[in-house]
Amino acid sequence: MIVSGRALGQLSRRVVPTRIAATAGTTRGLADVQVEHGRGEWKTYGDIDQYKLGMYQIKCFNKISPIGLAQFPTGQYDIRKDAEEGNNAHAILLRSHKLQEEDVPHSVRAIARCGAGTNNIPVARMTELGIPVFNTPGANANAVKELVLCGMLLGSRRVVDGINHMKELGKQGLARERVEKDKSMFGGQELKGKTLAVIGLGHIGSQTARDAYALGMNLKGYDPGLSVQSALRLPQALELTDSITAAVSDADYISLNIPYIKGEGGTHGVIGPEVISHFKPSAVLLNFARGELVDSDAIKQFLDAGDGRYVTDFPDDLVWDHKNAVVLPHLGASTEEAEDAAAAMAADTIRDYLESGTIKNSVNFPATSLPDRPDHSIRFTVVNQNVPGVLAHITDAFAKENLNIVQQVNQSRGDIAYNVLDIDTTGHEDVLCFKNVQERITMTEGVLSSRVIYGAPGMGYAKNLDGQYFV
Ligand SMILES: NC(=O)C1=CN([C@@H]2O[C@H](COP(=O)(O)OP(=O)(O)OC[C@H]3O[C@@H](n4cnc5c(N)ncnc54)[C@H](O)[C@@H]3O)[C@@H](O)[C@H]2O)C=CC1
Ligand SMILES: O=C(O)C(=O)COP(=O)(O)O
Repeated sequence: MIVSGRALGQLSRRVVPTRIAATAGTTRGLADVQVEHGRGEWKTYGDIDQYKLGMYQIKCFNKISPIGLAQFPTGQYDIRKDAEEGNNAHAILLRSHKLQEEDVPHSVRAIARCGAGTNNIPVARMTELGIPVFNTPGANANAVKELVLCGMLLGSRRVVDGINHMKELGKQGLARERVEKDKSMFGGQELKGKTLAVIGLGHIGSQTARDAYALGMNLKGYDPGLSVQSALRLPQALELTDSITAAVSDADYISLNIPYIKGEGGTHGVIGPEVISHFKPSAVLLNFARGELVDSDAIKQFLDAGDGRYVTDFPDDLVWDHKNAVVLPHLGASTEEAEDAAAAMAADTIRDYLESGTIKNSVNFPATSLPDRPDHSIRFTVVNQNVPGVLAHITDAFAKENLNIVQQVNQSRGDIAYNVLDIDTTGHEDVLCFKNVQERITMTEGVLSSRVIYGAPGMGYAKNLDGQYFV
């Protein structure tokens, strides 16, 4: 059923309680129990143009791989590919779109980045709003690594200049005549035996180091947060340093593979005048991470001064046409394989969160792997500020309704706490009404949102927005 915004608005003013009948088979152990849940004033969620009751709505920014989108079962998920639509979205999927707070309707429970970097998402604000942000670690790493290897060759062999020269000669009909004479303008060097410094040894950096070793390169690396998983991928011969400058000082190639983090203690301009002053004059800097990591003035001065090179996957207003720069249009993750893998992983992550409350690969919420919901129970989740006393209020609210908690998980990360409670339905033969208890819990100070993960997809979400109740 499709309900237009106007129709829904009319419904909502009457605050119609929705009775969700459990269907045997899909709702294990609850075949004869009904869950009553108030839908409430949807008009407060902003411009409602279209909403398919009983379906999760996913709003996409950027073109998302159809293979990934196929992870969402049709009939349960309504995919809005046009960014102008999806005003009632339950989740957002995106790639590099620079997400604004206005792009995120109040109905959104989760955001997934089909990719690694989340600097295009206002993550801190989403945390304040109680919205988990997910990414897809490693899903596109092979694609980026392959382009970094290509970048090293572009930096060592003047391939781009050579191609452009051949085009010019071809236009003039001089290619055959001049090629052997002119090729001396485009001489280069080999990678074998040279030193590569990798800054950031995560999914991309560690794979780059491993493959560069196979090409016969010497390796240095810097990563104060090196994970065990990535460390296991590194060649034993890689020399770990304790600073960026120590890593770059005698390197022929420098690959930057770290996240861009704004603000104090972040990574804005980490490759600035001081670090660049330690570069060899002939060093090749490979930036397949983010443009903002490299100080444009400083890299331009470096390129002007010698025969060093800069190969980057990001626009740069100062060096885009520099003879010693190769600038690509953010192609690192643009392979079929990476696009499919990242979108599929993001879709799985969103489904896990929406359908069971599981949190995996979030950049702002605590990882929460959940046991199955026991038979004869309903799952209730609460997102709250990580302050003392909230959990006691939640359990107290259930006790007051004579509802028994059969299983409970409580996790926290920074300012956020996440509670999952499975509530016993035994003995509630007919209708179990969560409406009051959900309102009481959601309006507890410090609580941001709550969900009843049971019944029709998309239903059962309530939000405490500055002391106002939205369901
Ligand atoms: N060009 C493209 O299309 C793509 C670019 N990227 C960029 O590459 C970055 C890295 O991606 P992954 O390797 O998948 O991420 P990752 O999270 O697996 O690895 C990042 C590593 O950098 C380390 N790190 C963080 N700050 C550091 C610092 N200041 N100095 C040294 N090491 C530091 C971390 O400890 C971590 O091990 C992403 O954040 C994104 O910005 C990622 C995918 C595609
Ligand atoms: O995964 C990342 O961080 C990327 O930069 C890839 O961006 P894209 O998905 O190609 O817009």
